[in-house]
Amino acid sequence: MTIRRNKITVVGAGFTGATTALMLAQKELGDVVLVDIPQLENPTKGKALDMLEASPVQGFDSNIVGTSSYEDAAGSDIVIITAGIARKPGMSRDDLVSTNAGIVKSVCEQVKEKCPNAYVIILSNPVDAMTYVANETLGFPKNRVIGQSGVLDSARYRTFIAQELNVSVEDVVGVVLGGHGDDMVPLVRYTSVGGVPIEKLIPKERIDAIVQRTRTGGGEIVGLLGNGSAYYAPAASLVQMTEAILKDKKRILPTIALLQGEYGYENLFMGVLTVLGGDGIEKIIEIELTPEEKAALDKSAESVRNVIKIVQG
Ligand SMILES: NC(=O)C1=CN([C@@H]2O[C@H](COP(=O)(O)OP(=O)(O)OC[C@H]3O[C@@H](n4cnc5c(N)ncnc54)[C@H](O)[C@@H]3O)[C@@H](O)[C@H]2O)C=CC1
Ligand SMILES: O=C([O-])CC(=O)C(=O)O
Repeated sequence: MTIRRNKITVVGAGFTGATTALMLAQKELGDVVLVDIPQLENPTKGKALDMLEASPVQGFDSNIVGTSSYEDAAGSDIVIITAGIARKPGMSRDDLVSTNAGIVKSVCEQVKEKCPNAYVIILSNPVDAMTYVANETLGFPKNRVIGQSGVLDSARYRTFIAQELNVSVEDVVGVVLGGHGDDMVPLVRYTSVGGVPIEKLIPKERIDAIVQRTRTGGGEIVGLLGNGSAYYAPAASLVQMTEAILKDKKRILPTIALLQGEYGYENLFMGVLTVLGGDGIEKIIEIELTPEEKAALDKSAESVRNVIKIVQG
């Protein structure tokens, strides 16, 4: 038997896709295929070649190719979908729904045909609804259709807490559940620093400010960039999820999963705590919530449902 490298396809070679491709290669998680539309074939090839030419300097042996043909993606172990338009200042993620639903559907038709065994991770926004669209188009088992929101939202939350206390980000444990919108739910009661609950370390009004900044964290970056949205932390989040699957790490990470009764939600894609390992979403972890936390999650679920209704037509 010959052992082969993992094959990871990243669809969309824009800010998030290109950054993800480079980070995947730097970690040698597999060979990377970067796919964009035919009109952008040469720039996509150019980006991939430029990244590959960094490999002797940085010392990684992952191959990276740019293409507009899904033939090159055939048989991928993981497919990451970043294709679509990004918001600009003044827009909400939900404003992208109609355009990106069409793009995600067309991408998933190709993925279904060429990568029937892949674990598919969706980034395109509004991501809860786009994960629904991907699932409808792919028809894959639910453990193989995974949306990215919570790793990023929790990373922002953890960053702000570490800044507040002037401590290592590595010692901050905190999780954000719910939809990837301004009513997402950072779980203060389950947040700790070095094992100490943050409510014992940070005054309530500062915690409230951190929660609010987390909820609007994507918009904060959009406002600063002026012409697009975040990509370094989103790419890092996609890489962590990919690593969890390819190395069967069984990480406990918040991901967008199909809920079928968990938390009382039926047939809803939304961010919850999951075990992410060699078989994708191996388990949904349902945690006990206070009535206030559950009400906040219900509100977020309602927002997600309303966007999914738009794509259902
Ligand atoms: N879920 C999350 O946490 C996050 C989601 N996003 C979303 O990810 C998406 C991508 O963001 P960026 O990379 O910054 O945008 P971008 O505009 O830099 O790149 C998007 C790329 O997708 C390509 N594309 C469009 N249609 C395609 C198709 N049919 N097939 C293949 N490629 C296609 C475009 O040509 C472009 O290169 C946006 O929808 C954005 O809102 C971004 C950050 C975080
Ligand atoms: O804010 C956006 O449009 C992109 C995104 O989802 C994020 O950075 O959280």
